Amino acid sequence: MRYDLAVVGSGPGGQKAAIAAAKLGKRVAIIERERKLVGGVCLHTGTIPSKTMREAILHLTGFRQRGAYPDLYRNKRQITMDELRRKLGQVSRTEWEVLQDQFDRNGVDVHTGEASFVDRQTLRIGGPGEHYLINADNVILAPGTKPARPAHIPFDGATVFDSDEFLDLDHIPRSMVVVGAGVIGIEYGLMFATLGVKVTLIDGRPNLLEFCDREIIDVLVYHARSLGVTLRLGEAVENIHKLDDTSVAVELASGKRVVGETVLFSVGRQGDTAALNVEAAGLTADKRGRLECDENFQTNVPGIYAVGDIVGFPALASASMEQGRQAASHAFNQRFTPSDSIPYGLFTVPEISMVGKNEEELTKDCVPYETGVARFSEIARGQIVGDTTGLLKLLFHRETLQLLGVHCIGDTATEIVHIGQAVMRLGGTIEYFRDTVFNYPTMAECYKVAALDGLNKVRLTHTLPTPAPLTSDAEKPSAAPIAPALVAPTVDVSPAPVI
Ligand SMILES: Cc1cc2nc3c(=O)[nH]c(=O)nc-3n(C[C@H](O)[C@H](O)[C@H](O)COP(=O)(O)OP(=O)(O)OC[C@H]3O[C@@H](n4cnc5c(N)ncnc54)[C@H](O)[C@@H]3O)c2cc1C
Ligand SMILES: NC(=O)c1ccc[n+]([C@@H]2O[C@H](COP(=O)([O-])OP(=O)(O)OC[C@H]3O[C@@H](n4cnc5c(N)ncnc54)[C@H](O)[C@@H]3O)[C@@H](O)[C@H]2O)c1
Repeated sequence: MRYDLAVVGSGPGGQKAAIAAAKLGKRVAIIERERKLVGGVCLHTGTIPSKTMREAILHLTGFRQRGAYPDLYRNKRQITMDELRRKLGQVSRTEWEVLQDQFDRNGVDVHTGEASFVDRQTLRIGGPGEHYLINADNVILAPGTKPARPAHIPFDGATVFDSDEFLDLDHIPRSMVVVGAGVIGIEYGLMFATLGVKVTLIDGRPNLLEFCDREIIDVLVYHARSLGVTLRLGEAVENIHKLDDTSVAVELASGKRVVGETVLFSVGRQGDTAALNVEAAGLTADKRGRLECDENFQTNVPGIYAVGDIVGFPALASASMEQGRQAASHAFNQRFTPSDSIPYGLFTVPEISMVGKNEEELTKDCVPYETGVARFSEIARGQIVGDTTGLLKLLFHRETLQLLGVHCIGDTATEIVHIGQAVMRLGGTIEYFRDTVFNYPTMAECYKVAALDGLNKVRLTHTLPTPAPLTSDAEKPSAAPIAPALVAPTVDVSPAPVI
C-alpha cells in the first residue's frame, strides 16, 4: 500500500492533517491504535469529555443561577457520577461518527493498529505478530501524550487516578486531593468543588497558572476559596500512600500531610512516542517523549512532520488542528498563513480566556499601554445570567489605541474573547468598540464598557488632544453612518462619561 501521506494518530492534529491532504486530491492513510479511539485523547479522555462533564455539573447544580432559584436545582449530594457521565457517551459517539464520516467522504483510509517505523517511508501496522506494512512519501506524526505516571505513585484507578482514568470514578468522593494545579488539575478540582467535594489543590509552583493575567487569577482564587478549595502552593509532593480503601495520604516535602478520599495526580503529560520506533526513521524523542520540529512542523528528517501535543507548547486541541493543516500544506507545497496568536480557553469555574499580550509581557517590552475594564456586575446580561464577579480587561497602546490583549473571566469568557481576537488580528483600535453597536443585553457589551473605561483613563492621563470647541453648525459631525474602515483612526474627544 503506497500513500502520498500517512498520518499517525487521529486526534485533532492528525484529523485535520489527513483531511487537508485529502482535499488536495492526495492518497491519505490515517492510523489509530483502536477503531473506538478515533478522535484521540481529545475525544475520549481529554477535551470533549471533561467539557461535557463540566457542563453537566454546572447544569445539575444550577451553579450559575442557584442564588436566584435555589429550589429548582438538585441537592448536590444526590448527583451521581452516572448522571454526570450520561451525556459523555452520547457526545463522543456522535463526534466519533462525524469523524468516521468525514474520513469516508474524503477517501481517507483508516487503518487500525499501532504504527511503528520500519524506515523513514515505511510503517508497520500492528504488533510483532500479525501486522502489515504501508509506504508513504510523507508522514505526519500526531500521537499525542499520556499522563505522567511516576513509578512510586500507587495508581489504582479506584482511589488514586491519573487524568485519563478520572472520568471512570464510580462515585463522587467527599474529599479530593489534586496533585498538580496545572490546567487539568484546576479544571477538575473546581468542577468537583462545585459539586460540594472538599478539594485541596497542591502545586510546586508558588503561583497558579503563571501565564494568565494576575487580576484574573485573583478572581479565580476568590471563587476557588468560596467553593471551599484549599490551596497549597509552593509545596512539592513527595509521596502518596493509601491509608485504607477510602483514604489516601499525600505527603508534602514541607512535612505536611493532606488526606483525601480520592487523589487526582495531574503533574503533566508525556509524549506517546514509545511504540513508534522513531529511531528507525532517524528521529530522537526527548526525555519527555516529545519531538522537535521547525516552524512548518517538519522534523529534522525531510518529509516527516510532528504536530499536536507531541511537539509540546501550547498543547491545545485548537492549536493542534492548525498545526495539522499547516504541516499538510507544507508537505504538498500549499501556501499557509499561520495565526500570529492563539487564544487560551480555560474551562475553570468560572471560565477564563485570553488572547494577545498580558501586562507582564507589555511591561517587560516597555510598551506604553493602558487598560480598560468592564465588570460583569455593571452589565445587564451579567445580572440576568447571575454572574456578577466576572470581568473583561482590554490592554491597548496608550498612544495608538491599538488593541494588544484581551483577558476575561466569567460566563462565556471563552466565547466573547473571539470578538477582541478579531479586532486584534485586523490591527484595530479600541475605538472600534466605542463606535460599534452591539446587541443588548449581551456579554459583548463588556467590550464597549471596557473601551470607554480605557479611553477615559487615557484622557485623564492627558495623552489625548484637548478638544477644540465647535464654532458653527457646519462643523458639527454628520449623523449619517460612515463605514469605520473608511475613516482614519480618531480619538473620542467628547466629554467623558464616568464609568
Ligand atoms: C483532561 C484534558 C482536558 C483538555 N481540555 C482541553 C480544552 O478544553 N481545550 C483544548 O484546546 N485542549 C484541551 N486539552 C488538550 C487537547 O486534548 C490536546 O491538545 C489534543 O488532544 C492534542 O491532539 P493531538 O492531535 O496531539 O492528539 P491526541 O488527541 O493526543 O490523540 C493522539 C492519538 O494518537 C494515537 N496514537 C498514538 N500513538 C500511536 C501509534 N503508534 N499508532 C497508532 N495510533 C497512535 C492515540 O491512540 C490517540 O488516539 C485537554 C487535555 C486533557 C488531557
Ligand atoms: N482548557 C484547556 O485548554 C486545557 C485543559 C486541560 C489540559 N490542557 C492541556 O493539557 C496539558 C497538560 O495539563 P497538565 O495540567 O497535566 O499539565 P501542566 O504542565 O499544565 O501542569 C502540571 C502542574 O503540576 C505541577 N507539579 C509537577 N510536579 C509536582 C509535584 N511533585 N508536586 C506538586 N506539583 C507538581 C507543576 O508545577 C504544574 O503546575 C496542558 O499543557 C494544557 O495545554 C488544556
